[in-house]
Amino acid sequence: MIEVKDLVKKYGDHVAVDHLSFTIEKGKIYGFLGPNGAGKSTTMNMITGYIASTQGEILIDGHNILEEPEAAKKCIGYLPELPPVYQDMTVREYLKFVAELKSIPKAEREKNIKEVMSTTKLEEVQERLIKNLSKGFKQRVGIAQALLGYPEIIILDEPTVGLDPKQIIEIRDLIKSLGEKHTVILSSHILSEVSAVCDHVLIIDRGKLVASDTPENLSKVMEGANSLELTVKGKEEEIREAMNLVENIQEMIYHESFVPDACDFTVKISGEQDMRENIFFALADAKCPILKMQPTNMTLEEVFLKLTEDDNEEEKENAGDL
Ligand SMILES: Nc1ncnc2c1ncn2[C@@H]1O[C@H](COP(=O)(O)OP(=O)(O)OP(=O)(O)O)[C@@H](O)[C@H]1O
Repeated sequence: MIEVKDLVKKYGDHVAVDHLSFTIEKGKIYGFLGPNGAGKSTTMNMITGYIASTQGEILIDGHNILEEPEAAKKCIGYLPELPPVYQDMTVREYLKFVAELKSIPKAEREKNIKEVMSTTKLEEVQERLIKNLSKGFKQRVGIAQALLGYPEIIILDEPTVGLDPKQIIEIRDLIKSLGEKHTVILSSHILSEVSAVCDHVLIIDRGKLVASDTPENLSKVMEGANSLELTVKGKEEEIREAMNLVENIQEMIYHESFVPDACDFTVKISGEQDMRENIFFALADAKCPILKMQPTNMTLEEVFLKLTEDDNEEEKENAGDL
């Protein structure tokens, strides 16, 4: 659906997007995740044809955004970070105006406006001036205008910024429902948002792609290398003694347990081996029943920090070489 090949954007000497390549497949919700200044908006502005790239190629449904901008742009509905919404128009007037701008044939305009108002639940406020709407509703107007013209791809730049928690939930639900009919790309610096809404995450840091996977796989891949969380009935010394007999235990971190007469541990295992059976038998022999044993997965937040930290360290090392 979208192919981004070796994309570079320079602002003077500053490289905002640094040899970025990725593919967006049809029918999924993609999260474009990165800290402020990572290059998300710049990339989206290039995909949507708002700005030109310094180098590289973007194909939208086979159309090169620079060579066939009209055909490419027809496939995309865009909600920029600062949507150009005219405050002194009513919702309906504004949508009519955008429908004209998008050259939607006159006969189809009314039907299309009705449909997008229904999808974004704007019918009740259609005669209100946009300036009198809440931020959540204004954002819906922004999404509604992106939906006009039946684009297959919807691109939303930081769609929940500045909204209150209730509005955030409503907009997220709306985005999820858009995913049923469209390919959606949303940028965000909020990890919980991306893991709640997206099927696939692209993590970008200082203009570079540092990871691309499902939220679940990203957590799994980084699965605290190999570690387990345990709640075991018994005394700390007894449990430690039993665990000493299990091979490959690198570290045991003791936590106070809320369960009476039990201990909580995080057990770090060296290598990839699954040691759960050995742990089970060692603790059973010591008559210390396991009440809980589960692998610890990193949260997306930890994955993100780890990926961007590694990058920092690499950079520091390189700086040291100079
Ligand atoms: N028009 C411009 N001229 C010069 N530098 C720019 C311009 N636009 C963006 N930049 C720089 O390029 C880098 C990437 O900016 P960009 O806005 O794409 O990041 P972002 O990931 O969208 O962050 P944010 O969430 O803060 O918008 C930043 O260092 C920014 O300062």
